[in-house]
Amino acid sequence: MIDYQSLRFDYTRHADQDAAAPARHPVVVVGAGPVGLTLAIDLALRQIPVVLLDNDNSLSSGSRAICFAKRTLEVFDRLGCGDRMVDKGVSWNVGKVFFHDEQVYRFDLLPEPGHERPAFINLQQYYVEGYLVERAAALPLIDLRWNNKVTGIAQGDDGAVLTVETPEGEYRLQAGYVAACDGSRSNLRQMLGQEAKGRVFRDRFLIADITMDAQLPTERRFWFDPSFHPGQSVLLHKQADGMWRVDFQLGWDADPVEERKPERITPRVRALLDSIGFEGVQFQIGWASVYTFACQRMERFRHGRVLFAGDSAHGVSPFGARGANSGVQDADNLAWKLAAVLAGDAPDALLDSYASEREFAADENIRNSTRATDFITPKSEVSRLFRDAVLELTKRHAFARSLVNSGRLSVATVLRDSPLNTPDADPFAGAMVPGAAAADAPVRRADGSTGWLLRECHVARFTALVFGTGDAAERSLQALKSSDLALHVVRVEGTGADAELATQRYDAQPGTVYLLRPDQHVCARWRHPTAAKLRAALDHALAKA
Ligand SMILES: O=C(O)CCc1cccc(O)c1
Repeated sequence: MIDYQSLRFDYTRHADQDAAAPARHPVVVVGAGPVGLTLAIDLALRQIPVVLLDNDNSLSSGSRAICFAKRTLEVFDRLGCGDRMVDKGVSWNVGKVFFHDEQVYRFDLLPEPGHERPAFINLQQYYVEGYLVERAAALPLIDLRWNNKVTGIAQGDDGAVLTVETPEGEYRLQAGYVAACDGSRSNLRQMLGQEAKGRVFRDRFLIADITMDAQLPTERRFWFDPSFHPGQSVLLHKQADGMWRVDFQLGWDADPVEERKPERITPRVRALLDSIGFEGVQFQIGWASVYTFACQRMERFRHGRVLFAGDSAHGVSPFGARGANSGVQDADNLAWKLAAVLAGDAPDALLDSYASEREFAADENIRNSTRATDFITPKSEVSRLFRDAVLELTKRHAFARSLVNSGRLSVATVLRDSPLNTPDADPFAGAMVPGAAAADAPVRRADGSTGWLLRECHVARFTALVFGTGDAAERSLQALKSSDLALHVVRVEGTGADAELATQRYDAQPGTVYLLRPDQHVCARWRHPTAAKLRAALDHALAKA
C-alpha cells in the first residue's frame, strides 16, 4: 500500500530553464492541490497542454478536507478517477444531530434512489491528491513540475510572465492564462496586490485524526453541548483506513499551543469514546491542529489573464464541507471555458462568466457557512438561549428542525442568473432549471445495457439530452441534425421503471431536449427545439451572443 503522506516527488530540470527567452504555454496552473490537479486534468482531456507548478514536492499531509460531495465525485468520474476515490473512501448519506447526549434528529442527504454516487464520501485529502496526481501522470499533456515556486508575475495584454524559483535557480515562463490554485495564502493573490475580505470568527477548534478499531455506521455525528465536552460542539466523521476525524470546539480563549499536546487531546477523545459506548477502545492520535477560520473571498476572481480558483479565491469554515468541494466546482467551471477560448471556439469574454458564476457560488457558500457558524458559535447569551430552545423543540416538533444548523452540506450551486443561460420559453417543473447541475439517473442504452445518465454525457463537449420516442422525439433529433452543431446526443427513452426516473427528474415529455454545458450544467431546454434555437443557445452559452 502506498503511503501517500510520505511520498516525495522528484524535481527535474526542464528545458524551459535553459531557454534563451521565456517559453510560452497556453495555460500555467499554479498549485497541485485538489483544485489545480482537477483543472489540469480537465484541460488535458480537452487537448490543452498544461504546465502545473507546485512549490513543494509532496501531497498534503495530515488533516485537511475529508468530505467529498456527490457533485465532486461526478466531476472526478468525468476525469476518469471517481471509482478509485469511491472505492477507497467511506460513503455516507445520513447525519445525526445530538443536543446534550440525546439524538434530536437525523437527516438523509440522498433519500431518493437512482443515483450512482452517494451524497458524500470521506477520504483523506492526501489520497484524493495522490489519485489525481496518478491520473495526471497518465496524461502526456500535463507537465507537472515539483519544487517550482512562483515568485513573480508581470501581466501583458496577451498573457503573463511568471518568475519561477527552483532548487537550481530561477527561470521565466510565459503563459496565455494563469490559474491561481495556490491556496488560502495565495502568493499570486499577494503579488497582484489583492486581498480576500470577509469575517474572521472568534473561536478555536481542535481537529484530531485518530485511528481506532471501532464499528459505527458511516454517518456524520454532530453534538451541541454534550456532557463529554460541555458548552461546546463536537463533530465526528469516519474516514478510510480506520481513521476518524474529530472536531472539538474550544472557544476563543483556548491556548492553541497547549491544546495541540497529546496530553490535552487524549482525555477529550477518551470522554467522547466513553460516551458513545467505546469505553475500552484504544486509539492513536495522528495529525492534530488547532485552527480558527474566516468566511471571505476576493472581490473579483479574474484579474486580466489570471483566474483565481479554490481557496486562493474564497474561504469558508469546515462546517458544510464547502471548501474543497467548491474549489473542484471552480475548476470544473473554468476548464471548459479556458479550452473553448484557447481553441478559438469562444471569445475571451467567456472567462468573465467564470468569475461571475463562481463569485455567485462563493457568496452562496459563504452565506451558508456563516449561518452555520453563527448557530454553532452563538455570539451572545440571547443567541445561545434561542439556539438551545430550537434544539430542545427539535426533539418533539419537526418544524424546528429547519432552524437547526450544524452545517448545510455542499451541493452544486444552481447558476440561476448566469449570463450563459437561455431563459425558458416553455413551461417546465422541477429542479433542472437553466443553471442547475444535471441530476443523475439510471438509463437504458440502445443496446439494452444499463448505465448512468451523467456517464453518458461527453467528457469535453456540450451534450444534448433527447427524451422519449415517437414523432416528437424524431422531430427534435431532426432539429439537432439540421443545426449542424458538434453536440454529443444522448437519447433518454424512458421505458422501464429505472429510465422513468430520468424523465421525472427532468420533467420531460417526448421530444424534450436539454442542452448541457461541458461541465454538465443545464444551459437551455425546450419542449420542441428548432435548429435556430439550438444554435442561438449554444452561441449564448459560449458568450458569443
Ligand atoms: O461535516 C461537515 O460539516 C464538514 C466536516 C469537515 C470538513 C473538513 C474539515 C473538518 O475538520 C471537518
